[in-house]
Amino acid sequence: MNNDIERVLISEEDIEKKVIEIAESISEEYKGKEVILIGILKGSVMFMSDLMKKITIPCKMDFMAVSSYGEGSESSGVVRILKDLDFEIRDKHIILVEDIIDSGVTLTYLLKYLNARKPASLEIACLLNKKDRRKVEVNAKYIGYDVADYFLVGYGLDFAEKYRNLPYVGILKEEVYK
Ligand SMILES: O=P(O)(O)OC[C@H]1O[C@H](OP(=O)(O)OP(=O)(O)O)[C@H](O)[C@@H]1O
Ligand code: HPA
Ligand SMILES: [Mg+2]
Repeated sequence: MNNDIERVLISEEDIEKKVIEIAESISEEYKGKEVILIGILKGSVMFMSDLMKKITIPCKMDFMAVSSYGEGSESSGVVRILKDLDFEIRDKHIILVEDIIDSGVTLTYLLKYLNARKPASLEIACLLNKKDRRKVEVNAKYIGYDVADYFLVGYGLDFAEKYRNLPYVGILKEEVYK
C-alpha cells in the first residue's frame, strides 16, 4: 500500500496538531451551546473521531452518507444521499465535518439541504482544502490545510475505497489511478 504513495504530504504528527488546534477553537467558540457534529461518510470518519475526542464541550455526533465520486478520481457532479440524519437539527448548532473540499459540489449541496431544516447555525470544519479545484464557492469556518491539486489518499481519503487506513495524507502515484 505504501508503495503506491508518491510522498507523504501531511504527517500523522502534523494532522494531530492541527486537529487539536481546530478542536480548541470549536470548544472556545461554542462554549455554552449545544453542538452537533455531522460527519460526511465515509471520508470524514478519521477526522471526525479524532476531532471529537479533543473537543472539551458537550457535543453529539450524527452522520450523513453522500457520494459523488464513485470509483473514480473525478467528481461526477451529482450528489446522492445514501443516509440521512438521525437527529432533528432545527434550532441546533451544527458543524459539518469533512475530510476535503475539492470542487465544492458536495458541501454546497449539503449546506442547502441542511439549511432548509433551519438549524441555529451551520458551519464547516474541513481538514483539507483543494482551492484550485473549486467549481462552486464554499466558505468553511475551520480549515486544516490548504493543499495543491494532487490526488490525495489516507486518513479517511480513498481511491476506489482503498488507502483510507493510512495514518497520514499522501499523494497517490499517478500510475495507480490513470
Ligand atoms: O468538493 P467535492 O468535489 O464535492 O469533493 C469532496 C467530497 O468527495 C469525497 O467524498 P466521496 O464522494 O468520494 O465519498 P467518500 O467520502 O465515501 O470517499 C470527500 O470525502 C468529500 O466528501
Ligand atoms: O484528492 C482526493 N482524494 C480522495 N478523495 C477525494 N475527493 C475529492 N478529492 C479527493
Ligand atoms: Mg472518496
